[in-house]
Amino acid sequence: MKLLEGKTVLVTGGSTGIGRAAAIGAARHGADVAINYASSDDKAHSCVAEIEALGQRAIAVKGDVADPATSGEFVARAVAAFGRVDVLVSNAGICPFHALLDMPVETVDRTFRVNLHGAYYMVQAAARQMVEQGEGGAIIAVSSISALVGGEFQTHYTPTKAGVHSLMQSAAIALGKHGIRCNSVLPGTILTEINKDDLADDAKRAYMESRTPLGRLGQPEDIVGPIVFLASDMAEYVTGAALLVDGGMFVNLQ
Ligand SMILES: NC(=O)C1=CN([C@@H]2O[C@H](COP(=O)(O)OP(=O)(O)OC[C@H]3O[C@@H](n4cnc5c(N)ncnc54)[C@H](O)[C@@H]3O)[C@@H](O)[C@H]2O)C=CC1
Ligand SMILES: C[C@H](O)[C@@H]1OC(=O)[C@H](O)[C@@H]1O
Repeated sequence: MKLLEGKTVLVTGGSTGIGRAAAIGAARHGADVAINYASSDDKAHSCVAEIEALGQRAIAVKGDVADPATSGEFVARAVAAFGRVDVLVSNAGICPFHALLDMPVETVDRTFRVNLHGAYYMVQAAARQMVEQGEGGAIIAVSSISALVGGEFQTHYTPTKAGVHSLMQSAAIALGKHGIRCNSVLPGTILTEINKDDLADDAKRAYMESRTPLGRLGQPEDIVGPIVFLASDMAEYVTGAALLVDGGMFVNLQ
């Protein structure tokens, strides 16, 4: 069953990892897809090609989500290509692991700007378009298990993920009257570019695996079903919710 037939789905940070899997997953469910991407033209174009091979339409729009101008341009390009916006997956993010005591100001600033400010601008731009269309919509933010628990080398990152989750809660209230649902997914540890270096440490990787009751770390595709569900009419009474997708890592105290 295709859950997103006829819908236009926008994904930020859509050329790699979870965003790419979500973009392709949405296309498999019948959506036309616009991806925002930061840098690699090749990866963005290959994502577009993969979606087109599925018989759906796709565009890639380059832009830094931390720049407030990027969000308006992304939405405008999607509307020009597909006529409307039904779903936003706010996914772009960075996690430059670093210790607290000597954390550079620039690293804190950039992480906040990309992960939290970027999500805010994108949510606002997509919501404006959805309100103008007058037919509701769905916004899914990729938050994290890190919204709920800390990380020694993530003191600048975990607050952004808690912030993104909080943004979805407040946006759910602000946008409910327009029929726009806002939810977050909270992935556990998923094997992507963002943690390739961190998990190259065999001991760290084995530890993270040992904390996961389902016995393995996640793949980007593990996040697709939850995102598609929240984007779809199957979740029509779900808003302001947070869905942990972590193989059970969060509840595994002992
Ligand atoms: N991999 C993991 O274990 C987890 C990841 N997440 C979140 O998932 C999201 C996606 O990350 P992954 O797929 O894991 O890693 P990734 O590194 O493959 O994806 C992040 C994407 O965001 C893009 N991006 C970074 N800065 C950007 C900017 N300024 N403007 C536009 N795009 C930008 C990157 O180019 C990349 O495509 C992030 O928000 C991350 O915090 C959440 C929980 C766990
Ligand atoms: C980058 C981390 O490995 C990843 O990101 C998160 O949000 C979680 O903390 C994961 O472990």
